[in-house]
Amino acid sequence: MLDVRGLNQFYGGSHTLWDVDLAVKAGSRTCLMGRNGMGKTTLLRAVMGLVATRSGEIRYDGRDLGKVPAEARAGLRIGYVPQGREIFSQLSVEENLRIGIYARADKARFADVIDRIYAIFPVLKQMSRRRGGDLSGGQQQQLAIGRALVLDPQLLILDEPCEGIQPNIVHEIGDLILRLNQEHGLTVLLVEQKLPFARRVASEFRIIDKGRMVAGGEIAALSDELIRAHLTV
Ligand SMILES: Nc1ncnc2c1ncn2[C@@H]1O[C@H](COP(=O)(O)OP(=O)(O)OP(=O)(O)O)[C@@H](O)[C@H]1O
Repeated sequence: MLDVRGLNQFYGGSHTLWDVDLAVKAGSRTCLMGRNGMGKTTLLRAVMGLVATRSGEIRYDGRDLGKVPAEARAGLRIGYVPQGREIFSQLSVEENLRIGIYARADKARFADVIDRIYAIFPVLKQMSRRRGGDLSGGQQQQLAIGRALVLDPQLLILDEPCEGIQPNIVHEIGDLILRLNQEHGLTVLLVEQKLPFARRVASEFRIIDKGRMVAGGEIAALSDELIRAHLTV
């Protein structure tokens, strides 16, 4: 579904991603892992077209994303939940959900989408008129995921969805990701540092170390040796 090949990325003179390959299979839940500052967020942002890359290719459903004009990206059906969630704290929950639809020429197609999102996240319906900034961390994460679902994605990309969230809510976020994958058919690519969460939620793992992809496979193959070599601080 997503196929990254030979990606090189620089921030100014600093070479951040080195010949990175990443294949995400349709239907999988792929967890990108690695210590802080290794390039995980940069790789996700490169897939989303939010940082420039020097060389390499990013293909999605056979299309070269480097050739998709910015205005056509919203139609690609890739949902993105950035690190830190980036919800609009002064807007209501419902306005946060609707904001991705307002500017679209084909908004009639999305008439019932907010109701579908409320069916997945009943708490957002209860709080639809509250300001985004008044929600708890876990509710804000649900809102950020809900907002990413508005454009009916086939691939959902999440950057550290459990960061800053209470442990009992982390479990709920895990359940939600599993449900979106198994019941709604979404392919999931996530960055996650917490091992128990990754083991419970992911079907596949990839490890990035100093900007290079160094390991990957089915989640059951994530060994103590790999964890010691590339993940423990
Ligand atoms: N906008 C930027 N300009 C310059 N350097 C950056 C920028 N964003 C990230 N970097 C640097 O690029 C490297 C990779 O950062 P990135 O955020 O992709 O890592 P990460 O693996 O996601 O880390 P974390 O787990 O801390 O979020 C780091 O050294 C970081 O300091």
